[in-house]
Amino acid sequence: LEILKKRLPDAILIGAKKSGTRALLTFISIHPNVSAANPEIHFFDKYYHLGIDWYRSQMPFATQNQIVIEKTPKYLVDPKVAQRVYNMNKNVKLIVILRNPISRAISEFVQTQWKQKRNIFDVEEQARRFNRMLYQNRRGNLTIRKNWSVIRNGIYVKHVKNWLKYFPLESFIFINGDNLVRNPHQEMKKLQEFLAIKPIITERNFVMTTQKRGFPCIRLKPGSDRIKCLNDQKGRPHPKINPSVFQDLDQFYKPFNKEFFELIDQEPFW
Ligand SMILES: Nc1ncnc2c1ncn2[C@@H]1O[C@H](COP(=O)(O)OS(=O)(=O)O)[C@@H](OP(=O)(O)O)[C@H]1O
Repeated sequence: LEILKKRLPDAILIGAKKSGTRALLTFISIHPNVSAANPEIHFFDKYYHLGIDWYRSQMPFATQNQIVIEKTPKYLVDPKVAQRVYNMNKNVKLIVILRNPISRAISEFVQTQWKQKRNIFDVEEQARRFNRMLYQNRRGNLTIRKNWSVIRNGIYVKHVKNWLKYFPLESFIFINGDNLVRNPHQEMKKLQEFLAIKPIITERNFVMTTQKRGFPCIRLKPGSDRIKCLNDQKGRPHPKINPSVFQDLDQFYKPFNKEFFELIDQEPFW
């Protein structure tokens, strides 16, 4: 007989927002040794005052053989969170998934437009609106508005540095969100290794369906017809940013990206 209990998480998927956090959680959830909370809990950023027993009550039931995971992408960028997580459990495993910060920024921008119910299907109007929000006038020069959260959230080095004040590099895994779309099994192999669970999610679990605009879906078991895809809120159409704006963003992020990969001591993913 297996006893099911609610326990505090063994691993937390802390972000980055719009980098494929939902896809990663959905994929790892099919593993029998994982029990994942489905909604975003927002304990360390928003509901901390409700206390640790509340947090535990939000966790899914799990057996002793399961790793408990929750995901809240806000955790990566909220400066209060790292210390709070450390106070809960300094040995917790931290999962970070990152996507090229330029496509991440556009993805977050598109999400803000959907939330405001703007005319989301006019991608040209969206591109113009993105440009208007992106720049600021500094003494006659147009510069990138780096305090815009859409831009700031992608300065990964800044956020990860704050986490590294509390946790050693070995506490983290950095998953490549762009590659999770192209070669999901490669990223799942890394994640299963990091969580020290059997690598049972493999290439045979993934299906590329035409309905899902090239995004992979997962088979609950290899060979099974039962398939899980993300809903239509994921994989939204993006506005086409003009090349000069793209170049400005590329220049802007370049030094931060470089510093980030040096910090985590890995080859650049993008
Ligand atoms: N398999 C699969 N199916 C659908 N979508 C996928 C998948 N893998 C990665 N992605 C990308 O995930 C992007 C959304 O990221 P998040 O889930 O982290 O967003 S959120 O922060 O939780 O709102 C989402 O961004 P948009 O394309 O801008 O919608 C997708 O590009």
